Amino acid sequence: MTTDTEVTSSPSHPALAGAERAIAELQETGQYFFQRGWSVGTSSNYSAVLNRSPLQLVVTASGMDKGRLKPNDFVRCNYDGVQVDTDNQPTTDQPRSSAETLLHVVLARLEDVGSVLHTHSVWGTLLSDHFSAEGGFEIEDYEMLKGLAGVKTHRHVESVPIFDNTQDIPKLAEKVDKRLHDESLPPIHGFLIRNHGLYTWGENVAEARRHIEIYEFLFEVLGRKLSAQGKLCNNA
Ligand SMILES: CSC[C@@H](O)[C@@H](O)C(=O)COP(=O)(O)O
Ligand SMILES: [Zn+2]
Repeated sequence: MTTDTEVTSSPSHPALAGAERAIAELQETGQYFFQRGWSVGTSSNYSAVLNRSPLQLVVTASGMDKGRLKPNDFVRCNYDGVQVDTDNQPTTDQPRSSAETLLHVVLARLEDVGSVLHTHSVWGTLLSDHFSAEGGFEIEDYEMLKGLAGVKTHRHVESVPIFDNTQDIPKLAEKVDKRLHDESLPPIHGFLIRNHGLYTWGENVAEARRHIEIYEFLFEVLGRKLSAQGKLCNNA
């Protein structure tokens, strides 16, 4: 039994306390996403920003069961995606970080991004196959769009870019980075990778998680609608 003044296993450094909290939130998110069928078979990866300058984030280690993440299934990375220790020094003394770490890094570099979440849902995968990778698609006229940060009306038109899938993650990260900074295109809250999955982000884990819920809801609505019309993935 503990008392108010007794501190058990609490980290002495504030950054460590932040890491513990972020890891606990991401563990819980993984359990929830696994149960929803959005992060099965070790798919998905999650991150949270621990420190902005210099940038340090905690990312899921590669190949872990996202429904049963343990505190040691997370690693720290810096601005370049290099694995670092608590003092921001490069280290190899951790499991290998997610194969898609660089995608987290390009998003986490944006000032208002505190967490990045990636899921592999059935509906997201089907839509990424249905729509052409060049143009992506738009979602409009749904009340649930208001769950995306800053969106005030169902009249909002949200662009969902689709990037071709590849195992060349540095190249994909470069393309994503370019899209994020292209001011001639509408701002986005997330994107799909073709036949692969969804990336979205938020100012913290709670907001990124809400964005996953909103996208997955809207993808299912669009997917079911197209399917009922006999159109889904019937592009011949
Ligand atoms: C079912 S494997 C899926 C992976 O290839 C990848 O896309 C993924 O989301 C998880 O990779 P990871 O390296 O564990 O972060
Ligand atoms: Zn993936």
